[in-house]
Amino acid sequence: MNIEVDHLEWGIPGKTIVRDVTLRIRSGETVGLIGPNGSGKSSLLRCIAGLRKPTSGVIRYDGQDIQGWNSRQIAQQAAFVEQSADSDSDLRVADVVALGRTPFRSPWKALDRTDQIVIDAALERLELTELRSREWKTLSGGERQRAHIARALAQQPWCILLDEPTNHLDIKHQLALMDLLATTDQTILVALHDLSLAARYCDRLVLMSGGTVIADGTPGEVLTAERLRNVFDVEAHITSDPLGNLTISYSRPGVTIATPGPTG
Ligand SMILES: Nc1ncnc2c1ncn2[C@@H]1O[C@H](COP(=O)(O)OP(=O)(O)OP(=O)(O)O)[C@@H](O)[C@H]1O
Repeated sequence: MNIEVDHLEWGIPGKTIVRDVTLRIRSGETVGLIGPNGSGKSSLLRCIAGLRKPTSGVIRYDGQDIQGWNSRQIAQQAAFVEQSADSDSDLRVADVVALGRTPFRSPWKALDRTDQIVIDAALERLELTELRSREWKTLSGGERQRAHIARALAQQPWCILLDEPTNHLDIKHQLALMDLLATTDQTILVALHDLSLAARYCDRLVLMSGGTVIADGTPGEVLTAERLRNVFDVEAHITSDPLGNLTISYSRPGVTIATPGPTG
């Protein structure tokens, strides 16, 4: 699914929070949304997910303006994994993942065979099969995060929007999730703070600052030391390994990173 955002603005009375954002995401692309705290990433994602009504501008899914669409229509196209979404604490893990099937079912109908297959596959994909009967309230932060991602997969959307989906995950699960996002045919827009992870797995990076997009391109084009200094106020040292993966180390301005000296 293609996503087009044209001159989008959103805010609260007296304050524009998302300003003049224009963005194109092609079907199947994995796009990383990066930027400092408060730069507007979550607000933009919430607008694209239909949870915020733009003050002005247009959002199109495959060329269709989503203004006026209800949540069911949107959920049949796009899933949103929020930064700190919670779920009803009486539910079990499989029940939470089953919520992903809601846009396709009548409210009074039980889950059918197809629903069960899709739910089982999503649990398996996120390594949650053994936890399927566990009560939600007993899960760790990372297990909850994986269950919310499994719910999004069970929704079988054309596009997945994710807000900091790795922030509770250990390294192995971070890499597994980013592999999944990078290899799926679905269109992915993912907000990330880990710039090395974003550079390694995303086709494109969109950098936000002050509510607007200030750079949009390949990781190598967007992540320059000068830009990271200007936007994040850090000194960045960017290297490229033989496979072309960027690795970034940082220091605060004026603080030198101690490097190991000769031993012996
Ligand atoms: N409903 C709201 N009322 C008031 N201010 C808001 C509201 N929603 C967002 N903001 C403010 O808008 C700015 C952008 O917030 P947003 O959550 O989009 O940033 P972000 O880039 O996702 O940040 P982070 O990296 O910290 O998650 C912040 O200063 C935030 O405090």
